[in-house]
Amino acid sequence: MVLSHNDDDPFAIFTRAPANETPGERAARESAEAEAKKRSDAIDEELRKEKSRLKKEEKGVVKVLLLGQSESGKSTTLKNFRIKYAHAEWSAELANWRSVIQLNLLRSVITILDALQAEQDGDPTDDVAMSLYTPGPGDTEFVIPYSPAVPARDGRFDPLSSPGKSPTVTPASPSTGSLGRSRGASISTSQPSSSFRSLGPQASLRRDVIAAQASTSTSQQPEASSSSSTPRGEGSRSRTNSQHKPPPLALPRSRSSSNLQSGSGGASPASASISPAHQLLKLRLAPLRRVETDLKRRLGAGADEEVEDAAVGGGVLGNITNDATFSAARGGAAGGGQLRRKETKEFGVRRVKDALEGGGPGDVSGRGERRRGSAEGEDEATEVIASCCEDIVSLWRDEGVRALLRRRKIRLEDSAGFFLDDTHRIAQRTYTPSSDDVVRARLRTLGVQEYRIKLDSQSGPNGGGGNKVSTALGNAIMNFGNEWLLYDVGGSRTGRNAWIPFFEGVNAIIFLAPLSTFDERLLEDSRINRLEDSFLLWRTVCSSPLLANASLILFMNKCDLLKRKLKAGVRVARYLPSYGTERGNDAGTVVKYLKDKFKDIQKTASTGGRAAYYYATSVTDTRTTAITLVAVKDIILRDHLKNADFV
Ligand SMILES: Nc1nc2c(ncn2[C@@H]2O[C@H](COP(=O)(O)OP(=O)(O)OP(=O)(O)O)[C@@H](O)[C@H]2O)c(=O)[nH]1
Ligand SMILES: [Mg+2]
Repeated sequence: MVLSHNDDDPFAIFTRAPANETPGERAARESAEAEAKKRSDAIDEELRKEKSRLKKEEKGVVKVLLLGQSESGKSTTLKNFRIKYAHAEWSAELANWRSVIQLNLLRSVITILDALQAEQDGDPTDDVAMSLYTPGPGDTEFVIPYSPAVPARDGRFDPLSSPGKSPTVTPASPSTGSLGRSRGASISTSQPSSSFRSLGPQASLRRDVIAAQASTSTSQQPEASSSSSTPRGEGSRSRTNSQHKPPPLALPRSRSSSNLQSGSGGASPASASISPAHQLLKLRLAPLRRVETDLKRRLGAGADEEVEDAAVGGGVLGNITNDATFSAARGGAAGGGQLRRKETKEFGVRRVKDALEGGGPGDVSGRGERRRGSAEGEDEATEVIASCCEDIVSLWRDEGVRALLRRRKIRLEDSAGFFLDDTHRIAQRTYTPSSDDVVRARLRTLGVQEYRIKLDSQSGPNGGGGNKVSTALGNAIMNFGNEWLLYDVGGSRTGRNAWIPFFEGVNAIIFLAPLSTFDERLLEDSRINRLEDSFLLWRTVCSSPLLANASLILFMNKCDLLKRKLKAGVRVARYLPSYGTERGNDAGTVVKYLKDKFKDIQKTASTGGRAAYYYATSVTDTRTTAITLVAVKDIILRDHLKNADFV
């Protein structure tokens, strides 16, 4: 076939026949053109076939989206999936989590150091504690009654029943009025100094720890400010050759306790509230701030993301929702003087795999390069942490410190990534994380991360499941379900817009709603109660037309923490007026009550009368979660096959 030559086509000049073309030349040209066309058609056909093959392949892949607010347990659920269905790959990766767990440990230590610093500075309140705070019985400052438009008298808890109303927030008492300020006392050692940059992180780390240890061993009465503001001058540098290991610090417990407890809850004079022993500890542990910076760099420089009040960032699900609560809240933010902003930072990564490749033993470059011949897997950060081990233990065990934390309402034990009780094990130079450590580790997700899991042969749909449904389905569906695509999203309000492109074509949603959060506020928007946020998000997910064909599975998560909280005496009715005082304050009753509320929302918001599946979970318990996941896998496969008219 001859290509047509159109004079309007600016490219026609390249294909136009020459003016003085002979018949022979013309025949040759036309033959060449026909050949080119044949080749082009063949390529098109090849591409079409490839596309169709990929489409067919993708058809056999089960796509699951893990949704829920930040710290709801999405990444932890994904870890459980991998433990259960891709165990070989999971085990091979464990060692690479070491830096993350070290970072988790340091985060707790630095929270304590910050609290000590705040005490020393006479800060009456503690912003630092906000993310870690769980109010105890009798605390009133963080109470968020749900919208008063929800009448307690009708016995229904429904934060969605009053469109246009923002959740009502009890203004903080004057004593907690510092939420609008940025994080409390900052200590200059957390910022890289110019000498730090020029010497490189490892040299600087070593110098810091040795200088701090040398100074504590020669001085019993360090200046209160020396840990935070001493410039790194020649004096400290001259001590860097000293390689001695510091003697364990003996804390005068009773004295330090009484000193710390003498603070009366308000501003306290620095000298009265911090004992010299604590000053000493603070100084000796100051190098850990540099280690923290180094570990973050290793896991992915620049991955820190500021979490800000989401009033300017988006509603419960970014821009796709016209959520009235959000609109009203935004209006309130503009006009109301009592709404408070809080900035906080939590380390997170966009690609866990990349981060982990730099996080195992032997990586000294911070770029994922492995150090050869490092049999014990030592590196500088590990070295510093190991040399600070006894001091960390002393700090955590000190009764005065515990009293200080209580007074500042910091509950490290209930916070994500708590490893202080395991310091002796984790601070070892040869530490290798266990599966349980990795499940408990906290690494915030940014954006959407995709995991392709090829089921281990014994756990595919045709084998291993060990229950009747699995076997029956396995026979029926052949290869379907051997490969899973799991999408793990960042749950912070500011990042929820990124979820939407992943809604289409997804087979199932596993929605994580942490029930223990009934008395907590969102970190990124301190006006919003966390449980209320989960309800709003659940409603949005149930009503999304893009998800109309997806199986809905709800994990009512963190039941272990809920139990612990209720046992400690925190009363649900105080935070959920509609719960009423006549109901029992035990986990069974609370879970049933909340489950009914989630069901109500699903029934009214869902399109097409589809069912949803509800599980009470504690996903850090991998054994029971494994059983739940077998059931979940069967549900997803069965629902998918029903939709696809295979059965
Ligand atoms: N005690 C307890 N801790 C849990 C449970 N589920 C998750 N965690 C812990 O809570 C922390 C946060 O869990 P993640 O899985 O990282 O939360 P996420 O939903 O992925 O959070 P983002 O990545 O910020 O969206 C981790 O340290 C988990 O170990 C639970 O059921 N019980
Ligand atoms: Mg996550």
